Amino acid sequence: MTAPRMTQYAGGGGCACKLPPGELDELVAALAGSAPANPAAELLVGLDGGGDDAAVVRLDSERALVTTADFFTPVVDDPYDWGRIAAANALSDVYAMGGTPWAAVNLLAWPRETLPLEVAAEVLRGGRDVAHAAGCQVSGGHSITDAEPKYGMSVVGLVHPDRMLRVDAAVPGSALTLTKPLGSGVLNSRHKATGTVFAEAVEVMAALNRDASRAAVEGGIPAGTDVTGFGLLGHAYKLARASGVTLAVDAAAVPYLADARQALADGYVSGGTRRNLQWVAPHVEFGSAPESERLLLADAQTSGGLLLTGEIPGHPVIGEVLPPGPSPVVVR
Ligand SMILES: Nc1ncnc2c1ncn2[C@@H]1O[C@H](COP(=O)(O)OP(=O)(O)OP(=O)(O)O)[C@@H](O)[C@H]1O
Ligand SMILES: [Mg+2]
Repeated sequence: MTAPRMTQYAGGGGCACKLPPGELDELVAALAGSAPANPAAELLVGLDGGGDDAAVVRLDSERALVTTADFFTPVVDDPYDWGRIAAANALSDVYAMGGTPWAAVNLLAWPRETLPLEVAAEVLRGGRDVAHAAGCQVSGGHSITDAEPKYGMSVVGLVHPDRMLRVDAAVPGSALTLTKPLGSGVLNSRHKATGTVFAEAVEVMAALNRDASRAAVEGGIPAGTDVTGFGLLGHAYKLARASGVTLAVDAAAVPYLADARQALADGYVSGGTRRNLQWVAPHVEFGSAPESERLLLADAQTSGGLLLTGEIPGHPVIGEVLPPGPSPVVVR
């Protein structure tokens, strides 16, 4: 029996199936600015300013609780790899706040009439293995039947309230670092259309952002985020907007997965990536960057790296933080 191709069971895939950024902004803005009359905990990071990677509430002067949830449809055909990638992506928002994940619960939606539960077990096994590699307990979950398979996790972690990686704390004069190469969007599109497996992309997507996060916190970097469905430019714009700065991106310094440029040239661009570019373009000064470069910089990433406002060893500097200018993002 041939194994089912997971990507054929869903429309969109991975972080590219997020709501478009402009629509999410509007939806979330309607919730921002309100608080319970008698809060049980002080909110340190919530929805103000367009939101951050995760919510943070204070426990005491040295500890704060980080909470986040992420799930999506299959990005790769192999169920175990999909599970690994979905878990790395869910854990990533804790790392993107500078935190340590403590416990996770699985979020599973499954078309039980068309896909055997043995396949779901492989997905959960992949998620568990990655969470355990992160030192994070997988202590429960919730499972429903659904027309399309979806998997992810809700994660709780811990962070020092004065040593977070926030989106609203970037300081002009800092370097801009990116910790994973771009291109998972175009490669996942090609994989879904053709079945070709891009092993490097799978390993990059399944890799934890833990070490980069630790290095950033130890280095005193105040601001950062993870690069996911809105692409490098989309997340750079959100960070620039929240911090009131301009981010300059040196296009030639941005790292890419080996087959990414070819996949783009061959036309494997997701609808999410085109929407990203359309949304972010009014906020970006592109200079002479051609359309292909703009699309790659807006490529919807799945489980991408950290975009940090500072340098850490072993990862490329791709630009710098500038004082606020006419455009929040400048491609040079
Ligand atoms: N349904 C929702 N209700 C309330 N807040 C939401 C909802 N969906 C998203 N948000 C908030 O909107 C902001 C942006 O969400 P988004 O999913 O882009 O960030 P993220 O969690 O960092 O994403 P990613 O997992 O791709 O890194 C976050 O603060 C998030 O908590
Ligand atoms: Mg994030």
